[in-house]
Amino acid sequence: HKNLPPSPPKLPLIGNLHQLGSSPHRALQAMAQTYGPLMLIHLGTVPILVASSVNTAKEIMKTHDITFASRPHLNIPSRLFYTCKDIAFSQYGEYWRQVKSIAILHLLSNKRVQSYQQVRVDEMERMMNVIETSNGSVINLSELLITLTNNVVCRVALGRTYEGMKFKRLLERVMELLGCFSVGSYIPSLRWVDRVSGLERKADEVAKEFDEFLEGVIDEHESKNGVSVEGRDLVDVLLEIQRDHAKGFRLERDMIKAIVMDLFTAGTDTTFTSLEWAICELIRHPSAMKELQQEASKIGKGRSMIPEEDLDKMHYLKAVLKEALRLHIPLPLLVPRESTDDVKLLSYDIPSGTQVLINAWKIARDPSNWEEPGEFRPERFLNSTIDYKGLHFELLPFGAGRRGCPGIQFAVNVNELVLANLVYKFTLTPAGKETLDVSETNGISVHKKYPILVSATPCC
Ligand code: HEM
Repeated sequence: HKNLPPSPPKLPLIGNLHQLGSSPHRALQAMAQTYGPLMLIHLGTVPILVASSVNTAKEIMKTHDITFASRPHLNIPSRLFYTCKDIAFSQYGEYWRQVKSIAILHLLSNKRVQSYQQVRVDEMERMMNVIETSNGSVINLSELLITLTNNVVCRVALGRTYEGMKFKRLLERVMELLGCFSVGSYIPSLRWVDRVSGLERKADEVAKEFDEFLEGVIDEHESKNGVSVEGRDLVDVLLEIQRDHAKGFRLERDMIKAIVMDLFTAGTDTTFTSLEWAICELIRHPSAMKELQQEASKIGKGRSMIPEEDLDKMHYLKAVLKEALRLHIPLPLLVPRESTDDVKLLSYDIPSGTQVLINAWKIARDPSNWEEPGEFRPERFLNSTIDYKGLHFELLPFGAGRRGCPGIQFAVNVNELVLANLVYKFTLTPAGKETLDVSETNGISVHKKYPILVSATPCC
C-alpha cells in the first residue's frame, strides 16, 4: 500500500536501463518532463529515485539529509577503492566521519588551502613559462591544465610531483571505469556479464597498478621518515595517525591508500574539467573574454602576475567561473546516495535502501530557475547572492549537506588564480573548430570531448 513516486514503464529484467543511453543526465531530464521532478526509475532490478528540481533536491539534501547520507555499495568503486575505504564511496557512519575529518583538517580546511599558496603560484608560473616559450605556435591547453592540477594535488598530498604520462593515464582509466555501467551491480543474476565483458578484469588491473604506485609513495615516505620536499604532506600525516592510533582510531595501510586515491580522483579531474569549460566558453564568447581581460589588467596594474590577495576584487572572474560550473557541471548526477531509513518525501513513501540520483545538471538549466538557461551569461551572477556552496539548490555543482564536496576551496583557489593570470598575460586564439565545440565525453564526469588547442600571444 505504499505511495511510490511515478515511474516510467520498464522492461523485464533490465528495467529502464536501455533508456539512459550515453548521456544519462540528458535522458533523465527528458524523462522528468513526463514523470515529474521526483520519479522512481529501475536500473535492472534496483529502484532508483531521481530528483530533478530545487524543491526535491532540497528535501533530500537538506530536510532529510541524514536519511540520504549513505552511498550504495557498487561493484567498480569497491574494486578500485579497497572495498570503499575511501571517503566518497564509503557508507555513512563512524568510519566515514573519521576519514572525512582527517582529510578536511590536514588538507582541505581554509587554513590548509591558504598554506599551499606558493605551490599554486609555482605551478601556475611553470605553466605560463611553457605557454610563453611556445612563441605563438599551437599548444594543447587542456593538457597543460591537467598537468597543473595533477601537480598541485601531488605536491600537497604526496610531497612531490609525479609527472609523466603513465600516472595521468592511470587516473584517466580510474575515471573511465567509474563511469562504466556494471551490470552486476543492478542485475545480480547477470553478475557474470561483468566478468565476461572484461570490466572486472580492467578494474582489477587498474587497482593493482594504482596500488603499486601508492605502495611506492608510502615506502618513500617511510624511508625518509616524514621529511618531504614540501615539508609535511598528507601521506606523512596519515602515517603519523597510523603510528599513534590517535583517539583509538586504527588507520590501516589500505585505508591510507584509499583516502589518497580518492583525493586524486575526486580532486584533480573535476578541478581541471571546470577550468577547461570556463576557458572554452570564454573563447566562444569574445565579449565575455574582453570584459574579463579588462578586469584583469585593471587589477594587475602592469605587475608580472595577479597575486591571490587581489582575486577577491575580481567579481567578473568569479561570475565567469560560476557560470561555467552552472552550464557544465563536472559531475552532472553528483555521486549516488542511498537512504538508510523509510522516509516520507513530499507525499511519497521512500523505503530504506533506495538509491538516489540528483540531476544537478537539469536543475542548473531549468528555465523556471534561470533566464535563458542555455546561454553563457556570467553577468547573471554579478548582482546575485546565488553561490555554489550547497545553500542554493538551483546551483549544486559541489552537492550539498553532509556528503557535499569538502574540496570547494581547494578547487576554487586553483581555478581563480590560473584563469585570472592566463587572460591577464595572454590572448588566446583558437586553432581549429574543435576547440570551440562543446561536445561532452561520457562517464561519471563530463569533460570537453575535444582538447582546447590555441595559440597564445602575450598581452602588452
Ligand atoms: C570543481 C571541482 C570539484 C567539483 C565540481 C566537485 C564535485 C563534487 C561532488 C558533486 C561531490 C558529491 C557531493 C554529494 O554527494 O552531495 C563531491 C564529493 C567529494 N569531493 Fe569534490 N569536487 C571538486 C573538487 C574537489 C577537490 C579539489 C577535492 C579534494 C582535493 C574533492 C574531494 C571530494 C571528496 C573527498 C568528496 C566525497 C565527500 C563525501 O562523500 O563525504 N573535490 N565533489
